[in-house]
Amino acid sequence: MDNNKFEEYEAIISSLPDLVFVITESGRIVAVLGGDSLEQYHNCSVLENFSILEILPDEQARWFIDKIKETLSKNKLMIFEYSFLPKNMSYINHSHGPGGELRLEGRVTPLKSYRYGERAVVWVVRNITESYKLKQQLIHQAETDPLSMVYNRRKLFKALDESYYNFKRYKENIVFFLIDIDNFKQVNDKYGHQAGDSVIRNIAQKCKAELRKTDLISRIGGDEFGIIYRGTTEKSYSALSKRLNKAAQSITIDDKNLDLTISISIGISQFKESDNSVDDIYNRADIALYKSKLNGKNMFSLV
Ligand SMILES: Nc1nc2c(ncn2[C@@H]2O[C@H](COP(=O)(O)OP(=O)(O)OP(=O)(O)O)[C@@H](O)[C@H]2O)c(=O)[nH]1
Repeated sequence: MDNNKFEEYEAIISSLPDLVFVITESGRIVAVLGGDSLEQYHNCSVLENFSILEILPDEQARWFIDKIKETLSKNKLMIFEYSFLPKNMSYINHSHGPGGELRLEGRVTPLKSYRYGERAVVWVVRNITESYKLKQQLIHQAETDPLSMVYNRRKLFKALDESYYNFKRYKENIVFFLIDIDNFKQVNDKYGHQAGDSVIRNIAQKCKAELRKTDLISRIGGDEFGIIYRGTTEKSYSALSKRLNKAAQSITIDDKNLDLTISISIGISQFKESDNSVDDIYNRADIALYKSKLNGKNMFSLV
């Protein structure tokens, strides 16, 4: 390459915010370029000639080597997104540079020529922590019901679609609960809309407390909630329904006991082989809920 071109490339790299590594297939760091902003990156120039295996915990180092091998075998630009804890990295000066967990994007390009007798890649690191956090926040907002702070209707239907796929593909046992607060209009009429809102919040949080992390609760709208309950037997979902019915009855408003007991009705539908869509499952739960209302409320029914 002529000197002018070389100078231009050097200037481009040093003016880019990104941190650039040249790494061989076995993990040897051959060169470190750019990444001068200490707000975004640590000074990694000290890592030249170390192996990734010497500077990172074994599992993480192996992940990087796997991605390098993947890029070399595909022989094209590959983009990987990953979380990274600088405190896990040896030899760098931890007192300068960003703290906490970072979200990074690696743009990895295979090199044609060898380095130290090995195939090698250019790994360009971009710190995307801020935009990632913002994206996570937006996703959270788009999927959360602002009153009850559980998931909203949009997330429920997305999760129902995923659950339906898992059920068809992996034969997972899944049950859908449709919940409606009993005589909720009376709560609003007697205690006001704000008290009604507080009951909605309480029901959501009490139901959520009865679930595992793998289950999902959502407020569908008004006084209606949906629960996706996974990996369950008839015994366990009956037991859960009883606990939900009981939890609703313990609700108070502003620590004052209500002279009107809150209760919920529940309709349950188990995912079945004969179901052709999420609608079939939802409609059965709706029929079951109607049955609970018809038979006196404060109970659960299965269809
Ligand atoms: N406080 C409050 N009330 C709401 C909200 N959304 C809907 N509602 C009220 O919830 C009530 C829903 O009543 P329904 O479910 O139709 O009837 P119900 O009185 O609960 O009677 P059953 O369902 O038959 O037990 C209506 O009075 C709505 O105005 C909300 O966000 N906050």
